[in-house]
Amino acid sequence: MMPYAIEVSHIRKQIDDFHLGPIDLKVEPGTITSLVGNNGSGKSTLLKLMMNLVNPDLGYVKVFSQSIYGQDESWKNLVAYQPQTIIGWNVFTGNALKELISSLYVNWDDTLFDKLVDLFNIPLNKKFGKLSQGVQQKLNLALTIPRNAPLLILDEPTSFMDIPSKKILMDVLVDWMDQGDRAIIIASHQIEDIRKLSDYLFVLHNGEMIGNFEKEALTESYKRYWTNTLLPNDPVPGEVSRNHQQIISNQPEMTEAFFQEQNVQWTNRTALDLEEIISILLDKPIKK
Ligand SMILES: Nc1ncnc2c1ncn2[C@@H]1O[C@H](COP(=O)(O)OP(=O)(O)OP(=O)(O)O)[C@@H](O)[C@H]1O
Repeated sequence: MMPYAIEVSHIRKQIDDFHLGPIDLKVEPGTITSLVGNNGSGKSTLLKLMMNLVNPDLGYVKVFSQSIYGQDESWKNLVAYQPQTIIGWNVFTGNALKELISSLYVNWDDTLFDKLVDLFNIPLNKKFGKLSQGVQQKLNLALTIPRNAPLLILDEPTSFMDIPSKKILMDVLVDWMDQGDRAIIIASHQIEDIRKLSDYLFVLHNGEMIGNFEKEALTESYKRYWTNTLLPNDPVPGEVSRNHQQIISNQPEMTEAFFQEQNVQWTNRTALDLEEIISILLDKPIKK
């Protein structure tokens, strides 16, 4: 069996009054996982724990089966991590940053770097600190993706980027995935990124792991029903929420069996949009 790209096991971390975990996550090569959660839910902290930039109180992380805490730091060649903010780059031009970073990574792909600079139209002669936030993100991506590590970890990479650039990045990432047994973990609030890219949604709510959901299965499991019979007062099996004669269920088979048994007539059944499902998960966390 191929090793997991990353394995997060029983990780816990307390930072002041914020508690993260326990977190368990296994990411297989060939998959894209979106890290989704409310503001302050611990996404960035979890990514830093994955990069050994924050020490866990409990639990461990392995990258391609290798512990990230030992003397041997060769796992660092297997991960390309893009933090949300970078300190210390402002005074350097894109050209200088490229010289610096490309020399640090054995698998650096110059052709891919040039392609990204071209696609995103990045001026390399300006100082990083003088670039707009969106262009900073583009340069940051151009300095991260060409490291060609089999695990790519991106912390909100597109929050300031314009719509066409986000689309370009999606194509670039899909292309990049096709070139080997690679995995991506991407923290994002961008519903389009999440919808189009992810195979899995890892959902965090206030430091608590809600679950790691397969996107297709998650989308299929939520249904909204319109009934023309009054609903019983007690919760219906699978019920997530209700509003007059409308009910949302995350176990449609159970709900429909119950409706049949109780002679509740439903007139319409629709799927929920992923955005709506995420809102439900983050509004009323249900333990899986
Ligand atoms: N270095 C730190 N010192 C103190 N508190 C911290 C530190 N790093 C993170 N926290 C706290 O940990 C919690 C989680 O923050 P984190 O940045 O991981 O959340 P997030 O899910 O990435 O949020 P957002 O969606 O807003 O980017 C917050 O309550 C934050 O205040």
